[in-house]
Amino acid sequence: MSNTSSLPIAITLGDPAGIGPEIIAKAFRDAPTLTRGCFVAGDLGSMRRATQLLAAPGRPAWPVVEIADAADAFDAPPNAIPVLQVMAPPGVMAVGEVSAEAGRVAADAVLWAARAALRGEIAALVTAPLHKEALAAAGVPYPGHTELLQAEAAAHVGTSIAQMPVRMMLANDELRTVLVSIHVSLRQAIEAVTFDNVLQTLRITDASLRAVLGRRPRIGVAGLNPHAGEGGLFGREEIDTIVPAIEAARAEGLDVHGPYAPDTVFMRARAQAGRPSEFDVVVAMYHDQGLIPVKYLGVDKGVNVTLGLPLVRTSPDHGTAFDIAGTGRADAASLTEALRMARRLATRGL
Ligand SMILES: NC(=O)c1ccc[n+]([C@@H]2O[C@H](COP(=O)([O-])OP(=O)(O)OC[C@H]3O[C@@H](n4cnc5c(N)ncnc54)[C@H](O)[C@@H]3O)[C@@H](O)[C@H]2O)c1
Ligand SMILES: N[C@H](C(=O)O)[C@H](O)COP(=O)(O)O
Repeated sequence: MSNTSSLPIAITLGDPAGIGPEIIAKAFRDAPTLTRGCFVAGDLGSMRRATQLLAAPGRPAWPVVEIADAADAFDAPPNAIPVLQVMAPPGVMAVGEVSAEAGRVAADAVLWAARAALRGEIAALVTAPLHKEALAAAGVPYPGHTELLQAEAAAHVGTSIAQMPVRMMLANDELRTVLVSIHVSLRQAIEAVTFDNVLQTLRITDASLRAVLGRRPRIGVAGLNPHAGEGGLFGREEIDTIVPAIEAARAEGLDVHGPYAPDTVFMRARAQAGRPSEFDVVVAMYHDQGLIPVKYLGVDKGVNVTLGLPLVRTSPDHGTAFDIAGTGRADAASLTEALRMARRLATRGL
């Protein structure tokens, strides 16, 4: 993607019954320089409720201003949260509960922002968390942002979803991981470990991180089975599928190594002060294999980036946290990191 850094950035509302509106309000309040030129693609009423919740007793709430167009984000008064109302105002929703109405609001915000990004009107979208059960209750036929954005991008360029392969990357300062499969059952994830899927993951990882690092990434590949199959004793997927995909990628010039035992490859890829990492990124064979190590390092630090899209999309690495929604306790650090990453990617290209 080209340099789009002079355009505004949309932060999508997320599920209004979750912590999305609260962490967005905190990000605007606590990081005014970083959020300059950003706006909320969402719902005024939800953002006003969030700022009232966060206001100290006896003090006015942080101001929320309605804008008429994305470009107006730059003209909003400093210290105010610009909101573009991108859907019909929702009815009352219970905080911390799954509802189809909240799912519809969350989906409408993402759809609006995806289309604006694809039309080149915004530099990036940063998505506050949505609840997947609410999304399904609203009748949205995709499990999460990643698949919804993939479908929108494919429709925009007039191709099939299969011709628009995307991958989920989670990253923090110490570790990056890219997943072969995302929101499917563990049984389906094992079936998804095919030569084509592994090779495609390696190609997307290489192309995306080359744009970020300015050089070829060193990719470590996790096995599927304990101890990467231990020479076939604990499963043959490494021998029959993963090694051939790695060899094919190496023949294309990629700097790929493995498969390694999944229980130690993340430790080897972790960059720490005084201890350089062996790999820039780990390709993980399924969702939890890759996401547990990143989230375990701190849910406040990780950023979710969708690789392979013709737009920049980042997100916090946590969900809607219904258990603390409406208490004002939610930490906005991961959202702030996602914003910082979106700005970097919009400037350097992805
Ligand atoms: N980017 C996204 O849209 C995204 C990401 C992850 C999960 N989800 C969805 O969110 C919903 C709830 O998922 P979950 O309960 O498994 O995970 P979760 O991340 O919402 O919550 C897990 C735990 O972490 C805590 N937590 C999460 N974010 C926090 C924050 N910012 N500050 C303080 N504590 C925080 C919660 O209180 C909870 O105890 C699910 O539908 C899931 O699919 C969405
Ligand atoms: N798999 C992500 C996580 O656990 O953090 C999360 O479900 C978000 O997925 P989308 O970005 O596709 O909504």
